[in-house]
Amino acid sequence: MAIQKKHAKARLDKYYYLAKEKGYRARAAFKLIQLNKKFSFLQNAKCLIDLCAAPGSWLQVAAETMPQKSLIVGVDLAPIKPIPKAITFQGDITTDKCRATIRGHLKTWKADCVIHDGAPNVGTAWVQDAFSQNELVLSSLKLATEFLAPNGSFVTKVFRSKDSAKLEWIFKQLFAKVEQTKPPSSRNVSAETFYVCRGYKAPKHLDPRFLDPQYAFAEVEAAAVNNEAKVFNPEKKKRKREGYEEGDWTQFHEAPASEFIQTQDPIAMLGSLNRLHFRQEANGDIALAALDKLPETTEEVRQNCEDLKVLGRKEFKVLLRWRLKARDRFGFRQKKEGTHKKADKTEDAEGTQGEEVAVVESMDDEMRMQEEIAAMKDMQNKVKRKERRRENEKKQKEIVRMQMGMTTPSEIGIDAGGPDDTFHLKDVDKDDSIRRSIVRGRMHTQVAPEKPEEEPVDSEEEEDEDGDNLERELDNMYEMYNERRENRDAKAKAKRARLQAKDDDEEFEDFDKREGEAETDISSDEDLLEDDDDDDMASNADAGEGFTTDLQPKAKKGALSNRAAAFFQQDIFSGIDGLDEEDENVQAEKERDSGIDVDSPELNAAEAAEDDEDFESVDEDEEEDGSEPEMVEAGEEDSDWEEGTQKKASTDGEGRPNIDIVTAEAMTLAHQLASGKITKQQLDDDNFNKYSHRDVFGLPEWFLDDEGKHSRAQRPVSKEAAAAIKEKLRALNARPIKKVREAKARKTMRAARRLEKLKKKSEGLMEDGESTDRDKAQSIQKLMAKAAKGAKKKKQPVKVIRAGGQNKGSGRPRGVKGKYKMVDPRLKKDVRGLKRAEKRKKGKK
Ligand SMILES: C[S@@+](CC[C@H](N)C(=O)[O-])C[C@H]1O[C@@H](n2cnc3c(N)ncnc32)[C@H](O)[C@@H]1O
Repeated sequence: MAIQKKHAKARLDKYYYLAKEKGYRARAAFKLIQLNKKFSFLQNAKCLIDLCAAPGSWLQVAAETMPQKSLIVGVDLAPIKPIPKAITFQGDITTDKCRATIRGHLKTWKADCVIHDGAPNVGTAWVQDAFSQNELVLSSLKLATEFLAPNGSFVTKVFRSKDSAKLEWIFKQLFAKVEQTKPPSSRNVSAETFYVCRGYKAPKHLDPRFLDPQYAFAEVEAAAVNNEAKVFNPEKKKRKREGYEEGDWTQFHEAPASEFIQTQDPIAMLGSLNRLHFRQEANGDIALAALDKLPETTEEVRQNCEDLKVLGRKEFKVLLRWRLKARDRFGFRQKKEGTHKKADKTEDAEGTQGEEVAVVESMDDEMRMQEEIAAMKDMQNKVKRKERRRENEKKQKEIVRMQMGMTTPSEIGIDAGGPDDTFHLKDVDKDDSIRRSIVRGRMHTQVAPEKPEEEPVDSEEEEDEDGDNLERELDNMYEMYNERRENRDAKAKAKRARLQAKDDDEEFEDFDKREGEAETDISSDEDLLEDDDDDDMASNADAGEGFTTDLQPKAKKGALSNRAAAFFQQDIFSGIDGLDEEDENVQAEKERDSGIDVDSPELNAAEAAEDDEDFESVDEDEEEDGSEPEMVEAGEEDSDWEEGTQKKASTDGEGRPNIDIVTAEAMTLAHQLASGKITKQQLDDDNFNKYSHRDVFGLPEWFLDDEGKHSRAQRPVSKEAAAAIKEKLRALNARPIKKVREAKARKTMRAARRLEKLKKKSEGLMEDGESTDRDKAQSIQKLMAKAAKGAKKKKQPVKVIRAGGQNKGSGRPRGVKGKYKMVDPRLKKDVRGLKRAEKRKKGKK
C-alpha cells in the first residue's frame, strides 16, 4: 500500500493558519471560541481559572471575551509567556501547592468559570494517555469544586474512553446541566471531546471518593467475558477496559482443581480463574486429594495450574487433556452430546465414540485451523513486508546513485513503478489539479486508483502507520525548516507565496479578471525580477504541460516574470521615475536584443528545447492561421492566461515577438540559432534528455524541492553571452529602487534643513554687535562642526550574542535591540583569546 502523506498537511489545517493570522498562540483557541459561541460562558464571567493553559491561546480568548477588569488566572506545567489581563504561573494542577497559589491569586473571589484543556505527556500508549488525561480531568474538577462559585461553569476536555461515561456521571452529580460536544476545530481523528458543565451545585459536603480516580473509574459495567477467546487465543490479549464487576472487588480468583475436572464448562473456568489449587480445605475434598495423587497430575500440570493468566495455547491444551484423563480415571466421561461436537480421531480409534471429549477435540481442530490461518497470514505479511522493504531500499539506492550522477531519474521511475503501477501518467494528465499536486510532490493527492485496493490486514496497517508516521515527521520537519527559512528570508517567503498562488486556479482566474491589478504577495522588486529556478517543474505543470508529451511549444515570456510584468503594469507605477526609466531601459535592451535576427519558427524550437529556462515562445503558427493546437492539454486555461498576457506584453508594433533574453544559456542558444550553428531539429533532439521525463510521483516535497534546484539540464554558455548578461544585470542593479531613492531624498532634505538652521543661527551671530569678528567666526565654525557631527549618524554597533541557553532557537534573542550576530560560544571565546594575545604582543613591542 502506498504511503499516504495526507496527515502532515492535514495537521496544518485552516485553524492553524487562522490562529497564526489572528495572533493566537495555538489553534486550540478556536475550540474555546466555538464552545463559547455555543454556550456563552465567558461573556459574563468575572473570574476565570484556566488549568493547563500553556501556551496560552485559551487565556488570550478569555482575555478578549470576558468583561474588562476580570480576573483571569492561568496555570501550566510549562511556562506561559505573559498575556495582557491574565495572571499566569507555572505549576502542577494535581498538587496542593498549585491549589494554594490559585487561592493566593483569587483571595476571597470565587471563579465563575474553570476551564481545562489539559493533556498529559501524550505519546505513550493510547490507553495510558486516556487514563492519565481522565485523572487530570478529575484533578481539575477537584480544583473547580473548590474555587467555583455556585452556578459557575466548568469546561473540560475529555478523551473518549470507557471512563468518559463515568466522568459524565460525576459531572452530572455536581452540575445542573452537562453537555458533551466536539467543536468543529477539534480534529475528527482526535479522541478528545469537551464537556460543558453549567450550574455548579456547590454541595456543602462532597464525598472525596468522587474525585479519587481509584473509585471514580472503578464502577464501570463489565462487558461479557469471552473466555473462549482467552483460552483459544491467549496470546492476543485484549485491552482491559472493563473495570470491576459489581460486588467483585478482587482481581484474583481461584478454585479447587477438582472443580475443573467436574465442570461441564472447563473453558469458562480457564478463562476466568487465576489459579487452580490443590489445597485441602477444613472439611477435606476427597476428589481433590485423589486428583493430587494421580500420576497424570504431573509437575507440569501443577505449574500450569499455579497461574492461568500467563498460560499459552499449548499449556491450556495440556490442562484440558489432563482433565479428560482424570475424568476417565474417575469414570465420569459422558456421552457425546449432539452431532456438532466432533470426536478426536485418535480417541475415536480407541472406540471411545459417544464420550464427552468434544470440547477439547473441537478446540484442537479449531486451533489447528487458526494456527494454520495465522501462519499463512504471517507468511504473507512477511513476504509483503520483505518485498516492500527491498523495493524501498532499491529506490533509495537509485536515488543516491542518481544524486551521484550514476543513473537517470527515468530509470528510477521504471524500477519504482514496476509492472503493477497503481496509476498511469496519462490518467494524471487528464486531471489538471492532480497533475499540479503531483508535480509539487504531494503524494497524498486524490488520484483515485482505478481498482479499489483490497482491505489491508491489521499488521499491514500498523506497518503503513509506522511509515506514515515517519513520513509525517519528515514532512513536519521540512515544513518547520521552510517556516524558519521564510522567517529569516523574505525572498523565500515571497517565493512560497507565489508558488501557492500559482497552485490556486481561482487566483489565476481572479488575477486574469483584474488584468494586472496589484499582486500583493510579492514583496520586493528583486523578487519580481527574479525568475524561479527551482519551481520549473511546477511551473511547467501550471503552464499546462502534460507528463506524457512535452513537445507542444509553450507560451512566450519576457524578461520579467508574468506576475512581475502584470505587477508593474499597475497605474501606481506609471508616474515613478525609476520604474519608467527601468521600462525604457528594458525596452532599449529589448531593442538591442531583437537586433539578433531570430525568426519565429526557429525561436519556437529553441524555446521548446529550453524547457527549464526562463525563455518561452509564442506559438506563431497557431497565432497566424488560428488553427487549434494538435493536442489539447490539461490546464489549458492557465496556459491561455499566460499566452494572453504574454502576447500583449512582448510583441512589437509589427507583430514580431520582442524577446528579452535574461539568462546566459538562452543568450548562447539564441546566438547559436542566429548564426546557424544549431538547427531546430538538433534542438528537438537535445530536448530528449534524462530530465525530460522525470517521474516525480511518490517523491516527497523536500526531495523535489532539492531536485529542482540542482538536478537540471546544464546548457552550454558562451563567454560572450555570460559577459553580455552580466553587463545587463549590472545595468539593472545600478538603478536604485524606489525605497533607496526615497531614503536618499530624505537624507538630502535633512541636510538642507540643517543648513537652513545653521544659516539662521549664523545670521543671528553676525547681527550681534557686542562680539568681535573673530569671536563670531569661531562661533560659526563651532556651529558648523556640530552640524557636521550630527550629520554623521552613529553606526549602531553589532551585538555579538552567544548561541545556547535561552538563545537556542531561531529569531531575535530576548532583550536584544538593534543589529546582532549569533555566534558559537566557543567562537566568541576564541576571538576574545586572539584579541588578548594580540594586545599582549603589542604591549611587549
Ligand atoms: C493542549 S495543551 C493546552 C493548550 C491551551 N489550552 C492553549 O490554549 O494554549 C495541554 C497542556 O496541559 C499541560 N499539562 C499537562 N499536565 C499538567 C499538569 N499536571 N499540570 C499542569 N499542566 C499540565 C501541558 O503542559 C500542556 O501545556
